[in-house]
Amino acid sequence: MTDLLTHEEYRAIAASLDLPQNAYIDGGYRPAISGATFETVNPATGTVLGTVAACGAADVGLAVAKAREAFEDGRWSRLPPGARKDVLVRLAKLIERNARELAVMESLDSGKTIYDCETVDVPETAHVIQWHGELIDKIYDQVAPASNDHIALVVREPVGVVGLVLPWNFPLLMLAWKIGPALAAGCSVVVKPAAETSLTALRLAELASDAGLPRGVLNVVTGSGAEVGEPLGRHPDVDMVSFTGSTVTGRRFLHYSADSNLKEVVLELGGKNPCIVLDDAEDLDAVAAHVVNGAFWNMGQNCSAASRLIVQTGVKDRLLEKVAQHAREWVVGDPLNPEVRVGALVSKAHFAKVAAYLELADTVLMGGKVVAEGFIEPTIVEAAQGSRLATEEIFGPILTVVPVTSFEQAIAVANDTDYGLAASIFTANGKRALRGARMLRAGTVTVNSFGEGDITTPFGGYKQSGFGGRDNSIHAHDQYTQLKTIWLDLTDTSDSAIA
Ligand SMILES: NC(=O)C1=CN([C@@H]2O[C@H](COP(=O)(O)OP(=O)(O)OC[C@H]3O[C@@H](n4cnc5c(N)ncnc54)[C@H](O)[C@@H]3O)[C@@H](O)[C@H]2O)C=CC1
Ligand code: BAL
Repeated sequence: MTDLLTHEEYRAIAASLDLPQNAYIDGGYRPAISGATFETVNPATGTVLGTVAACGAADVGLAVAKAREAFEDGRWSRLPPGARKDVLVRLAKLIERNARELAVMESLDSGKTIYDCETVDVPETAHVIQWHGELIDKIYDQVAPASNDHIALVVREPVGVVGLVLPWNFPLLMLAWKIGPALAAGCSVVVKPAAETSLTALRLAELASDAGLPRGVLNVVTGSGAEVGEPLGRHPDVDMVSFTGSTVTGRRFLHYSADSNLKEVVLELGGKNPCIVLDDAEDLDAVAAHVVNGAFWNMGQNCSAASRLIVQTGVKDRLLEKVAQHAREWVVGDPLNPEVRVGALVSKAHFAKVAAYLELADTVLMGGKVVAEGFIEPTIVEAAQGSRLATEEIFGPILTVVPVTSFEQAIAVANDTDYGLAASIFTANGKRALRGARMLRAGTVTVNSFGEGDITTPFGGYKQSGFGGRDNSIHAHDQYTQLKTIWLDLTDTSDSAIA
């Protein structure tokens, strides 16, 4: 594990960082064509960290044109897979070498804890890019079972120019989830980071050039959803968009596609993920640790957060006592303090949205208070199924408890949502665990643990949590490639063959 520094040492690094300011297009930093900028704020202190290029449709157009040029001349798309692998593996090494700088930058820009940035976000970013790089020279095309007179090849080709629209909750890691397979496949990409958290994507693009990625292959266009996200979604020369964020905005990309060039769209959206604990669950202390991690990790700003605890009444009181015990250990405070587990919510606006949910709670079992502007303590509330607290994605450190009396009721309550991203079930009964896992309508179900799987397992949602594909695993490559059939007719029509 990474050796963490002291709070003071992290503050010193933060003060000395050189923060990127400009978009990254065609292998170099450049200001917005209009010259406009916006301020990026440290949500933990409210202070302005710096300014960033406020790009618009013209910048999107330029980035797409450069990405297209790179794609068509084959400087990346037609390199042998092994050559693409070498560059991606070098990029992963450069991320590791610059891990501390990236971790501090990520923490400052997003309010995420330095602990998480150092131990999860940055190392996982490197790992994901390396994994996809190493995968790409090990995937074979297929030969279809055609007749002896024909050879039918089924080959995968990169989809082309890809738009990647990112959220602010895991700025680097979601970038890696998307550029890892997209670049490995040979696509050229235009990344649109969330306006709240642009800095690390820019720095990573620079590292990619240092690793040998040809210019134009990875472009980062900074700015708002309306000024950058929409033009990218509507661009007629973008072949595909992969988006992670809210269901409301994800839905817009389907309209953009329908109104423009029918580009493919993959959406990884929100969740109101159930965590079921049955009366026979063993080792309640371990269960409680999973519940707390699932609900409060990254301040609950996680699409797969276990935000609904559906607990059988026989175990409810004992479990909640242990959950509260564990939650109290999660120190709230300055994200740059390595002891802190609960940092700042990403922005003033998001903080206000989450704080408003506290007002809806009639039964607060733990916490329930704003600690300071931007900071909310881990909170546990009880609410009836169907209430706003039990159905809406809060995206903050608020765990909603819904008591149930049976396994069947637990599954019914868990599935009573428009979302279907992740779910977990805790029980010592193996048959029930498997039956529950089959019955839960979610893209990932964990048994006796909370998690998202890992890089080897597909991640994405059922119902309104996802559309069109999966991130992670070899299946992520399906998003960024398309199948081509090459049919070779070898019928011998020479005179001797006919005779
Ligand atoms: N599934 C997930 O991982 C995430 C879910 N959310 C949910 O969404 C809620 C709202 O957060 P937002 O930051 O507003 O999410 P959002 O879905 O609006 O933002 C995600 C990305 O889409 C872009 N975008 C926004 N409006 C756009 C538009 N009209 N056209 C094209 N692109 C656009 C944003 O700039 C950002 O890059 C959160 O409270 C949370 O519930 C937010 C972030 C991540
Ligand atoms: N937890 C990774 C995906 C997301 O929250 O957006």
